[in-house]
This record gives sequence, structure tokens and C-alpha cells, in this order.
Amino acid sequence: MASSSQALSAPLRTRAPPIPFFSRTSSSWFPVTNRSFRGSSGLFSTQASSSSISVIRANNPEKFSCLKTKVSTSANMATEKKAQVFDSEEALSVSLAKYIADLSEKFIKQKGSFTVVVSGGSLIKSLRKLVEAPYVDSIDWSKWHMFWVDERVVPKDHPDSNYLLAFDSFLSKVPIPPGNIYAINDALSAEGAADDYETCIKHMVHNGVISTSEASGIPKFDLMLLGMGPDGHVASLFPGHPLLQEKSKWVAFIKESPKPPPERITFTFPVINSSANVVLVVAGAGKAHPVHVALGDGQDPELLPVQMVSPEGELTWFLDKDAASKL
Ligand SMILES: O=C1O[C@H](COP(=O)(O)O)[C@@H](O)[C@H](O)[C@H]1O
Repeated sequence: MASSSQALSAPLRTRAPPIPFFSRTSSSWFPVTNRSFRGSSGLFSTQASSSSISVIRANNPEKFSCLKTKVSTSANMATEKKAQVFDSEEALSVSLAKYIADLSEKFIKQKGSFTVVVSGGSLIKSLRKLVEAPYVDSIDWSKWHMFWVDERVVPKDHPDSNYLLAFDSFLSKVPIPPGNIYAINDALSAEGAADDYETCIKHMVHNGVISTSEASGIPKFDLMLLGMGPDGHVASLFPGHPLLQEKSKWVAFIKESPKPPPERITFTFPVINSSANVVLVVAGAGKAHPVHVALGDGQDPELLPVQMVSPEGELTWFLDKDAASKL
């Protein structure tokens, strides 16, 4: 990475690996031109409606059931939602690790790299089986490129940092090259950090590490691993917030997050919905309502952000039985 040699200006725990920052002063940025943003197409339509749901009992005894939902997002486009429901969060994390390892192998074979976006929160704990045998040894970590769907604007050694959370339970246990870990620049303001991260993404698109959607030119990550809050928020996109409608920025900032800390940066729906694969990992009874609204016939007075997740590629839900209890 052009800027990977730039030293961290913020204090970091000594055990944290050096991570690249993306500065506007770098001479290596290449502006992405001739790329059109997707307009108000059905891909991030807010009016998704279920057309068919089938529930299949899976063979795996640890797996409670498998549910497939075909969701129409516009007259001519459809995203198939797949949901797997597990008896326990433990069983969920075992199956999630295999799912990710299989995708890693497929993309590395196809294109020589694997671009993975993670959220913060409980998702990170559900990745724990990936850093155990057999995956810790079988995955080609050197080909991984890791990004964040959202980050809190706090120093990297702050307990609220999504980077620190991922570092402690995941990054510190696998040999992803430090230059392939794209954390935000925590020395900047929220606005500055969002701009800087978008510039980083453009650079990675330009150098071919991140693919783009043929339809829109928007970055198309190989895998986006999302959590969801009890209010149905994903990334730092909260119910009723104007950022839900952001269509031109790839990375936006928020200074008044309803969930602390208030200052954050986040990928926007055009980027989330360009992904080749989105996985929504949700566990716990406290999240049963938004799951019911997004996948079943539950109602909410307002459109939940999670209902707007409708990627070009595949959307797969990993649920434990408590989160799926209202389905
Ligand atoms: O604040 C955030 O919350 C969501 C959901 O977190 P969870 O602990 O309820 O799973 C998370 O996905 C996001 O990355 C984070 O910044």
C-alpha cells in the first residue's frame, strides 16, 4: 500500500499491528472517474415485499431450520434471501466459519484475493471458529483484505473502537498482512475520516484489489459480514436517519448516532448493496422483532435499515433460534 509506511500518529497498544492510513497527502491516489453511481434503482428499494417463503428442515441436527425467501425489490430485479436458523449461537458460529472459509477459497481461486468487510458488535464474537483449527491453518490469510463497514471515531485503543474489537478477537490471531488491513484514520474528524476512507476505497478499486459492480461502478466487496442492532440498524445506518437515503457517497459520517459513541463513519447502502455476498449474523431474543419484520410478516411503524439490505449478489442470514423465535 502506498501509504502503509505512514506511521500511526495516534497512540496504539504495542500489541496492535501497524495498519495503513490513507492520507490526502499521499501522492498515490488515483481519482476514480467515469464511474456512475447507481440511481434510485430497486437495488436499494425501500419497498421490498415477500413473494414466497419456504421453510426446510435441514439434515444437520445442529441446524434448526433453513428458510428461503424470494424478495422482489423492483419490477425486474429480485434478491433471494436465504436464512439459516441454528439451535445455538455456538452452532451458528461453526457453520459461519465454514461458509466464510468456502467463500475465501472460491474467491482466491477466481481472482487471487478476498475482500472482506466486517462490522463491529456481536458479529466479531461469532467469527471465533475461524481462528481455530482447521480454518486458522487452511485459509490463505495472505490473500485477505479487510475493511470495516462502520467505525466509531475514537482512538484505536479505545474500548468503543470496532478496530480494537476485531484486533483483540480476530486479527491478532491470524496472519493477514498488516498492509491488507484498512482501518480508519483516527487522527481525523468524522468528516475527514469518512472522506479519507472513501479515498482509500477508490485507491483499492483503482489498483484492482476491490472489484466494482458492472451495473454501477460501485465497489463490490466479495463478502460483507454484518451485524444488526435490536432497532434494526446495520452498519451505522439508523432508523429514520437521512443517511439511509444517501446515494452518492460511498462512506458517510454521522455525528449524532442514537447509539453511543455519537461520531461514526459508515458505508452507505449503495456500497453495501453492491456486494457479491452479504451475510447478516443475528443472535438473541432481543433482535427477534427486526428479524420478524425483515423476514416474516412482522410490522414496524418505520422502515428498518435492515430491510434495505438487498445486495446485487447473495444475502444470507445466520440466525440463532432466539433471534428467529417470531418467524
Ligand atoms: O454500533 C454498532 O452496532 C451494530 C450492531 O451491534 P450488535 O452488538 O448489536 O451486534 C454493529 O453491527 C455495528 O458495526 C456497530 O458499530
